[in-house]
Amino acid sequence: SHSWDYSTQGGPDKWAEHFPIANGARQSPINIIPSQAQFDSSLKPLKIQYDPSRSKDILNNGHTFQVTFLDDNDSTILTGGPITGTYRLKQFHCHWGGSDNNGSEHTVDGVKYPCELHLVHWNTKYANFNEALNKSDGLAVIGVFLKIGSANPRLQKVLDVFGAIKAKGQQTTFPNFDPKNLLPASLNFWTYEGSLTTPPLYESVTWIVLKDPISVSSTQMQQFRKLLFTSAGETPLCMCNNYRPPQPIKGRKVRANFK
Ligand SMILES: NS(=O)(=O)c1c(F)cccc1F
Ligand SMILES: [Zn+2]
Repeated sequence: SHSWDYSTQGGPDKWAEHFPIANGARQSPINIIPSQAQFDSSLKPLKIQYDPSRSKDILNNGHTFQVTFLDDNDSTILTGGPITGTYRLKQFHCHWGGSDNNGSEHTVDGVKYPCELHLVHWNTKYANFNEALNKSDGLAVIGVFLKIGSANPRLQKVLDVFGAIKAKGQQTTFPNFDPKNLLPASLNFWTYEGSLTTPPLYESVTWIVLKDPISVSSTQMQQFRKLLFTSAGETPLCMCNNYRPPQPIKGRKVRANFK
């Protein structure tokens, strides 16, 4: 599979060369304009049932860090909201900037947050995550914005192991972590049909972007930026600005489950 990155040479503006769907009709992320979102009373509340014992390990994959979950049963699932059926949590990861002024993938009225958390779930009508990856109803991703404020002690549990996954390809066990603790109090959300925000950019994601952010301190954001895009022994490149900018809405409707 072709190597891609977030640099000028191989970054988002170049992805269409090897992944032509980059210019597709339902690409992500997007700029969310709350005044143009349509309140939909038929949207059900999000039902998030996570079993912390299913968290497995944390990996630096050269693009972000990723916490991966055991997904061989229905103990860690997402139902309700805009989706039908049951989706299992596979992994969560983040995208962030080189400073506190940028970093999120989705924006709200053009506002960029310093970081965005993605909780990636796959539709159990398919055999597994890889089968679901390129199906139009294959994935459901919950997006959570991080806003600069007080330090986030739940997030700190993740940051504390970054020393063990500094370089690309490094991973370590990460047991008993409950990602429910990374969600804001309100589960008010916007939803729209989109795509993976990294190659292969499959148009297989029902996006569920929470309106309320969680907090992160500036010091904690500095810890994200100590991760490396590069493998051990290579010239170190700080892992930051690993976000795709908003893509054309192309007539899509964004719905809200709140007024
Ligand atoms: N960023 S994202 O949440 O769209 C995403 C996925 F859903 C799945 C795999 C990689 C990835 F980056
Ligand atoms: Zn993501």
